[in-house]
Amino acid sequence: MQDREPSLEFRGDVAFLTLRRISQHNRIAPDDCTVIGGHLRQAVAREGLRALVLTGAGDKTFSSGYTLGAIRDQLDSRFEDMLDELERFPLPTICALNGSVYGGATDLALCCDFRIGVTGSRFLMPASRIGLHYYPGGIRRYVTVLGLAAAKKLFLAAQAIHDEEMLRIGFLQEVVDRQDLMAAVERYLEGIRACEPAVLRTMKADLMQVAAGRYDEAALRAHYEASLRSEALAARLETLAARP
Ligand SMILES: C/C=C/C(=O)SCCNC(=O)CCNC(=O)[C@H](O)C(C)(C)COP(=O)(O)OP(=O)(O)OC[C@H]1O[C@@H](n2cnc3c(N)ncnc32)[C@H](O)[C@@H]1OP(=O)(O)O
Repeated sequence: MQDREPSLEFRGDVAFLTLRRISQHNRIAPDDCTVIGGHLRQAVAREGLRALVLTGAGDKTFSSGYTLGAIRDQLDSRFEDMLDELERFPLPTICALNGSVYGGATDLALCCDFRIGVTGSRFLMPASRIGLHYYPGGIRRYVTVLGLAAAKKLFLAAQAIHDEEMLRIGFLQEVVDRQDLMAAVERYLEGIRACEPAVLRTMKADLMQVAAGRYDEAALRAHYEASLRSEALAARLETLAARP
């Protein structure tokens, strides 16, 4: 299959964003950041969408990170802006890691709400080895999602870790055999579909704000109180109450 820019495909109520540079382990090219940003905006505008799945083509690597030869001259705000946009995506996001993950692609995965990986895969954050001090958003995500101890190990020891450790530190929520990856994704999608869409939006936004340490208690309370008064809650409770 010919290498090309990341693709976006809608399957029912789910958007699939796929990295497609298989021969180069799905490296992220500078222009891919703009393409991914455009895909995210297209997905947000899609009526009835319930979730976004980010994955990679091929069966070896989710992504080998940013293009090594472009780091000195083209690692600009496009990369950080794209990551922040993915992190702020209003609907649930699932990263289906079809293989190993390196460098900036580890942060790309951290921008998603859920990460499901495959047995036998590895993770490497080589920034310090190559002399790159990480950008603020990446450091923040490592610490808030994985915790300081794990972030220190990954950034400061820069050693590869494997599937079991990825699971243990909370980088992955699940590890499955490769052939079961999309079935595992589907289980998450079923869970998401069973939830009230408006509540998922406000809950995700509030969780992100609390994690970032800049939340407004009154705004969180307003979301809670609005849901107590919502027709959706009343209808769902009525359905539950009517069960034998
Ligand atoms: C802020 C963000 C920072 C970052 O993201 S820094 C980048 C961090 N990533 C890495 O350090 C990983 C770099 N890649 C590798 O270490 C290896 O690759 C792999 C372990 C992923 C795979 O190794 P193997 O199976 O031996 O394949 P191969 O011959 O090294 O790669 C096949 C082709 O893919 C190109 N490639 C792979 N990753 C990148 C990359 N990140 N940027 C640019 N090219 C890449 C290679 O050069 C080569 O290319 P050709 O076939 O032309 O020789």
